[in-house]
Amino acid sequence: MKTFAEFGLEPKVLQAITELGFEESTPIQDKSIPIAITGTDLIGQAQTGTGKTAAFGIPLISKIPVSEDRIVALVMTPTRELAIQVAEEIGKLSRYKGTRSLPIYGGQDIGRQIRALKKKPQIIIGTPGRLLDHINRKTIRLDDVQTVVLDEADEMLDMGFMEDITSILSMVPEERQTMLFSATMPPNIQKLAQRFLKNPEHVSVIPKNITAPLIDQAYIELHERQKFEGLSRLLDMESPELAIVFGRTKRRVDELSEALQKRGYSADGLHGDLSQNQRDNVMRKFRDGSIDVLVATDVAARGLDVSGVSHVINFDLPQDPESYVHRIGRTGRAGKEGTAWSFVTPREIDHLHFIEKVTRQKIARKPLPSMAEAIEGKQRITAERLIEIIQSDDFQEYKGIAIQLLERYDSVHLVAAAIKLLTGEKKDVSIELTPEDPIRAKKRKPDIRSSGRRFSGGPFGSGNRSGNGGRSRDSRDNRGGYNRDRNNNSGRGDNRGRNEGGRSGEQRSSNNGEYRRQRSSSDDYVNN
Ligand SMILES: Nc1ncnc2c1ncn2[C@@H]1O[C@H](COP(=O)(O)OP(=O)(O)OP(=O)(O)O)[C@@H](O)[C@H]1O
Ligand SMILES: [Mg+2]
Repeated sequence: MKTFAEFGLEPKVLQAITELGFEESTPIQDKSIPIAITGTDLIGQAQTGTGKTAAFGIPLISKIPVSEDRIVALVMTPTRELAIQVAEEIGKLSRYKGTRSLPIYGGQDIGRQIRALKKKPQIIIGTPGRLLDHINRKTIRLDDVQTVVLDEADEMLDMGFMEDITSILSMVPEERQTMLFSATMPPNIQKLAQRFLKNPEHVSVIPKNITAPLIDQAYIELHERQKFEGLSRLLDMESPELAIVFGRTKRRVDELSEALQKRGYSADGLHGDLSQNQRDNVMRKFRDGSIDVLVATDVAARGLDVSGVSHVINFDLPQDPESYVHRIGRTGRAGKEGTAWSFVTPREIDHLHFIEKVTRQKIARKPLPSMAEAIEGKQRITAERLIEIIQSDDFQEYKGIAIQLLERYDSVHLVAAAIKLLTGEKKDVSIELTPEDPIRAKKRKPDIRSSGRRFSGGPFGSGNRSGNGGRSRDSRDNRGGYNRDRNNNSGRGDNRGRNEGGRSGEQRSSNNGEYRRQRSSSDDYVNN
């Protein structure tokens, strides 16, 4: 681990890094930054939440002169949320240097994007579909691009962006630096790298376990119909700072977030059938803590970085081990600890074992929290809140009434009554969720081709995707619906018509390839 000063970065960049609170570089940054600054092509692989964004962001910012008035760097991300997130991090890193960056993604008013492009951003961070749209309209020119970053490359390929990436790269000068970052390195990523990178340096920080070490993992075996009660007990027992609850389908997410709200939790749902505006709102509420439970389909699993996520709960098991890794990787980020729980129905136990096998770790079995544990958890949290107030010393104006009450009642009785009041009785509303089918264990043949590739191929090199006929319909469709921001003249056969309710209507207004003009709450912006 190094301090950032050791990379020889300019003072303005260093100052921004310090203000972000980064003291030492993470291993992937340690290895990538010196190489990336020299302009060499790079393949970077490291676990979730280990700072890959800054690993390419810092060198990008360092290399671009402030006086530059052309688009010289292009970052491609699979989803809109990621484009925004990466743009924000790059924006913060370039706060003092004044490097100008702009996120470009579907679902946002193209006219506004065009206006923002006139402010001459140097770095564009975009999703492939919308980028192509701008390229075709000639509102973005890539003739001067010197550096391309493919972030979350595994996810981009999974979503079928290969064709788009290829056409975008064909418009970027051959003489360029290309960097590819991914948490996993399955064979299709290696192919992509072979095709578009020139003598790349491989930088990988592959730990013994694929999942981040600071995540405590457990599962609870229960029946489908016990899941909701199990979830509310778990939330009460653990009282997460922020929790992400993953559901298998959009319907599940809708029903579950509504049910949680009815029971008095501050929860909201995120999936691909919501409008861009709704999605931005939910994410904002979650980031600022006005909701503390985010219920989501797999769309929220990739790359999203929300600090303070203490718990991930798989209400439904994910279809494949890789989604498991990405989902639980939403906690235990940036050196913090996190807890991941998975609900497993009896018929899914084999599937859980399969996840354990591929991720090479055991997931501990724990019992369903009892009612008593749930109540105790709530009481504990209430007591902690009381103690915090005592320590903050910010209650002077309540002292008068306290003294009056103490003259009339026993102190233990008083405190007990106060705790009862604060803990809040659970609202007794009956909840019906539509059952989901269990996930079946896949009978995947041991992958002979990749058995020797375990390490070079990365944690998922051994057969995770090969021979895998497909993810669960829902997870794929959700992600497709959520993320794609393509125009419609090159739709992908495999997703067509499979999305519940069709391809998510939010992305295109009709059949003319136009995007629905939607105002997004997260403005286009040029960071400067
Ligand atoms: N050197 C550092 N010291 C402390 N925090 C850091 C450092 N580098 C990055 N971070 C913070 O760590 C968090 C995770 O970083 P980032 O989102 O880049 O991870 P990632 O490796 O891209 O994860 P994923 O695979 O999930 O996309 C961010 O909040 C980031 O600001
Ligand atoms: Mg990332």
